[in-house]
Amino acid sequence: MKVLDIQNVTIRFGGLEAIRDVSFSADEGQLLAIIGPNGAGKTTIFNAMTGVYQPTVGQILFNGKLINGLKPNQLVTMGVARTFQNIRLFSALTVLENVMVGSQCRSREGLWGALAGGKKVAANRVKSIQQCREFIEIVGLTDYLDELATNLPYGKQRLLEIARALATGCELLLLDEPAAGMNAVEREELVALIRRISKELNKTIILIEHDINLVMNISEHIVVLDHGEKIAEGTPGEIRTNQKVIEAYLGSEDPLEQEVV
Ligand SMILES: Nc1ncnc2c1ncn2[C@@H]1O[C@H](COP(=O)(O)OP(=O)(O)OP(=O)(O)O)[C@@H](O)[C@H]1O
Repeated sequence: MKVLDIQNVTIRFGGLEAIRDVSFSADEGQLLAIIGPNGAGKTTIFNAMTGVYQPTVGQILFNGKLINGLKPNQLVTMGVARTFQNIRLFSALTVLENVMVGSQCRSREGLWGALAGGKKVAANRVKSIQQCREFIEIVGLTDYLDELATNLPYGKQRLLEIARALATGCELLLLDEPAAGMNAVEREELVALIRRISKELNKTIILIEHDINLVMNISEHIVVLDHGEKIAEGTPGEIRTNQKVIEAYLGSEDPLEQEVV
C-alpha cells in the first residue's frame, strides 16, 4: 500500500520552478532516499510533504487522503513527523522533556485536561513518560535522560530529534540530512538505528542525505532530483550505474562521481 503518493507536483516561487512535475511514491515500511546535487529541490519537496509549502500544481496523498493545504501540525497528528536539517530542539529542556513535547500531540486530555489533573491524567502521564523513555532507549540516549538538550554533542542532538519525531506516534518519518555533522562512528550507529526503526518499528522512512555511501548502504529505493525534475528512480544498484545520474553529479561537489564513475 502507498503511504505517500506524490502526483505530478510542481512548486513555483514567483518565476522560479523549484519542482517540476515530480511524481513518486513510498510504500508502507519502505526506506526511500531523495538525492540530488545542491539546489535540486530536495528540501522543497520535503517541505511540501510536511505542509510547509503547498504544491502549485499536483497532489500529495498520505494513506490515500489528499493533504495539499494541510498545516504541519495537522500532518503530525495524522502521522507525518520529521527532523530538520538545522536541528530544532528545545535547548533549555532536558532530553526526556524534549521527547515528551513530541508525545503531546497524541495526548487525548488536551491542555485543560492536563491542568485539571486527576488520577486518569496522572496515570496517562506515567504511561507517556514510560513510552518516551523507550524511544530514548531506541536512539541510545538513556544515559542522557536528564541532560539539557543544549549540552548534548551535535550527533546526539540529531538522535534526540529522531526520538522526538518517533514520540509523535508517526507512521511516516522524514529525515532531513540525519548524518550531517556526524563523525564516522556516529554515522555507523545512525545507519543501524534507521534500519531498526524501519524493520522493528515498521515505519515508512524518507530521507534526504548528502552522504551517498550512507544512502546506497541503507535505501531500498532512491529518487534522484536535478534542477527540480526527477531524472531517475530505482534501487541503489540501478542508480549507481544510471547515466543521467552520473552526469548530474559530475562537476557537483557531491561525491557520487567518486562512487559511480
Ligand atoms: N522559499 C523559497 N523561495 C524562493 N526560492 C526558493 C525557496 N526555497 C527554495 N528555493 C529555491 O528552489 C531551488 C531548490 O532549492 P532546495 O533548497 O529545495 O534544493 P536542495 O536540493 O534541498 O538543495 P541543498 O542540497 O543545497 O539543500 C533553489 O533554486 C532554491 O534557491
